[in-house]
Amino acid sequence: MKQKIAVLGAGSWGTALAMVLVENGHDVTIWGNKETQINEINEKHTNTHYLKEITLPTELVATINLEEAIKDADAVLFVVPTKAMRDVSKQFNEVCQNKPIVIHASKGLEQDTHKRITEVLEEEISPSHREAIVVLSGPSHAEEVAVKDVTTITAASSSMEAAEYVQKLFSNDYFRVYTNSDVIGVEMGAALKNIIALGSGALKGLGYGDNARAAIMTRGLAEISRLGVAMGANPLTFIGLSGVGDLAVTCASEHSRNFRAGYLLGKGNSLDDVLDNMGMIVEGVYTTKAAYELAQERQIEMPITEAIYDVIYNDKDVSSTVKNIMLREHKSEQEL
Ligand SMILES: NC(=O)C1=CN([C@@H]2O[C@H](COP(=O)(O)OP(=O)(O)OC[C@H]3O[C@@H](n4cnc5c(N)ncnc54)[C@H](OP(=O)(O)O)[C@@H]3O)[C@@H](O)[C@H]2O)C=CC1
Ligand SMILES: O=C(CO)COP(=O)(O)O
Repeated sequence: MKQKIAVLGAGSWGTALAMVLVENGHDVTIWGNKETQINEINEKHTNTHYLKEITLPTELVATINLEEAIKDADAVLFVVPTKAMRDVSKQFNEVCQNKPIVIHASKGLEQDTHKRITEVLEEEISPSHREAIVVLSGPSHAEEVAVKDVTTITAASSSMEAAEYVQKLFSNDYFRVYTNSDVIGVEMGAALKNIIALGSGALKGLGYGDNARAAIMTRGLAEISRLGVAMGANPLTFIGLSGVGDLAVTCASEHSRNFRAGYLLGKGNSLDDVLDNMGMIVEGVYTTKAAYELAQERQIEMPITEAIYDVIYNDKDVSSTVKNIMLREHKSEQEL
């Protein structure tokens, strides 16, 4: 049945997901905070800064008016960067007049509180303005979804009914959605893989090859799982789409902003220059700090995250950081 859906966040991922929803016959409004960009979407049917060379469907309507975007929506998809999530959900709560299904497709942990996005949404949106919350996450670059490349993804929720609703909303012959009940595992895998992708990019920038990439992905997965399980995740989730699947796509793709940022750091660029030139969110930079602090609090060993934290926040040299991590005390692969 045709649904009315608001997409909050007019960046790369919000736009690509809105395109999937329009393709599936839904009535979709995308909300953003820049008038020029909103006019571009409505008048030229492009969103050039975020999705180059893509023509958007003419049915996709954009607005800067949040109240108008969410009016009578059956579902609202939050897809702004993690650092904007609390503010946008507060704004939503103030103007919402009904009770939609809340979906989010962002990947990160909140600075300072170290909270998952679902926790932020639960805190800021009154239960009278939301049905169940569903996380949409998995290996999915916006650039590929926008050209209808085959993609698989997970819809996770404590409500299986809501997860199945989202599965039905988005699924088609190029976008296949699985359900999952492990919200913590899905959100932790999604957030933490960006840190490892920064490291994978840095190794490439330094000139290391495929062995190094396999090493960081495998040992990265080990530490993602350690922290995730400590936070209450099911370990099996980390071998699924939002675990190894998203880790693989982000650590090995030039589409990934996290991989590209790491690559430029490995090439000797400063973090400020890298972020200034990216023009899009690099979530891993912020999640590194949150995960580092969380790991310290919980006494979880995360050597790759610690190394990346040192490079980003303590100005440590990337090349010697790699050597130091290789020369750590020897251990068994089976150690938890
Ligand atoms: N791109 C991808 O392939 C994928 C991204 N994701 C995740 O989706 C989330 C969003 O990423 P993505 O779309 O790529 O990011 P982009 O950087 O492409 O776009 C983010 C958008 O959010 C807007 N925004 C930022 N702050 C606010 C705010 N306070 N109010 C309203 N709008 C705001 C930005 O506007 P402005 O330009 O003005 O800052 C921009 O339009 C991230 O967590 C990312 O990890 C997940 C899967 C795939
Ligand atoms: O999450 C993503 C793919 O699944 C996108 O990764 P980046 O944010 O690194 O581009």
